[in-house]
Amino acid sequence: MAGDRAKPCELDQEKYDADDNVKIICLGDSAVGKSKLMERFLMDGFQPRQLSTHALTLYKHTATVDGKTVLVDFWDTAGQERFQSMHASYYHKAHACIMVFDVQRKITYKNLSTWYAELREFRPEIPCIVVANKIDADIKMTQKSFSFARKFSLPLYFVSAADGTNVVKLFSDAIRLAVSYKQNSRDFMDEVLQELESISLEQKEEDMLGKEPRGHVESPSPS
Ligand SMILES: Nc1nc2c(ncn2[C@@H]2O[C@H](COP(=O)(O)OP(=O)(O)OP(=O)(O)O)[C@@H](O)[C@H]2O)c(=O)[nH]1
Ligand SMILES: [Mg+2]
Repeated sequence: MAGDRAKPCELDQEKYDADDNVKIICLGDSAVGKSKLMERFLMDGFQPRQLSTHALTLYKHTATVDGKTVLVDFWDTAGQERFQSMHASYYHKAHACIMVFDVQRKITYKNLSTWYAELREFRPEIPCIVVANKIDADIKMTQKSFSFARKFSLPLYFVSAADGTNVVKLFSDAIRLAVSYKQNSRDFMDEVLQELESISLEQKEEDMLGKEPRGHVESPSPS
């Protein structure tokens, strides 16, 4: 159910290898509105209370992309963890990233480069969307050119979790990007991991096959 705290069994990331499962992570400083954006998209609501995310929260969503059902896990954690550096498993197997800043706080825009560097360390090629949130508080900000997105050729969305502007578009596009990344993955690490998995599978098969005939040969023939 949406908003459920992550239970250990749900953190089994093997499921993201299945075709119909995608993982989308959310990055950005504390209080930029990551959790509020999720709330707006998944529940079409907004509670203006100040509640920082402490641990990991998984939001589950079912989407339809090109007629196919896709199970989406949105991963949300506290932005203040930046100072301790995010745990590697947060990035593990992620298929897309939503990276948020607050148009009212310049520092959150400046910090995007730190977030982006960390993201690329773990996931060099997943699609990443830059999100300018809270435009309801200062609509003039939509006229500003934010060079960070241009510099890295990333899409930039102006949104508001408070009034819902562009929120559905943002999440629908993120899901599409995640699915298409997964289908056409050119991520070097993914390729290496897949190759290693198939080698170890082949090895297991060979071992199994190798054992069977030996058993037959060694069994005493009835005389
Ligand atoms: N005006 C306005 N306020 C917003 C908007 N989105 C979020 N806020 C406010 O910003 C504050 C922080 O929002 P959160 O969603 O908790 O921020 P967060 O990024 O999840 O923060 P951490 O969990 O600490 O990392 C809350 O008080 C929200 O009410 C928005 O679009 N417009
Ligand atoms: Mg939060």
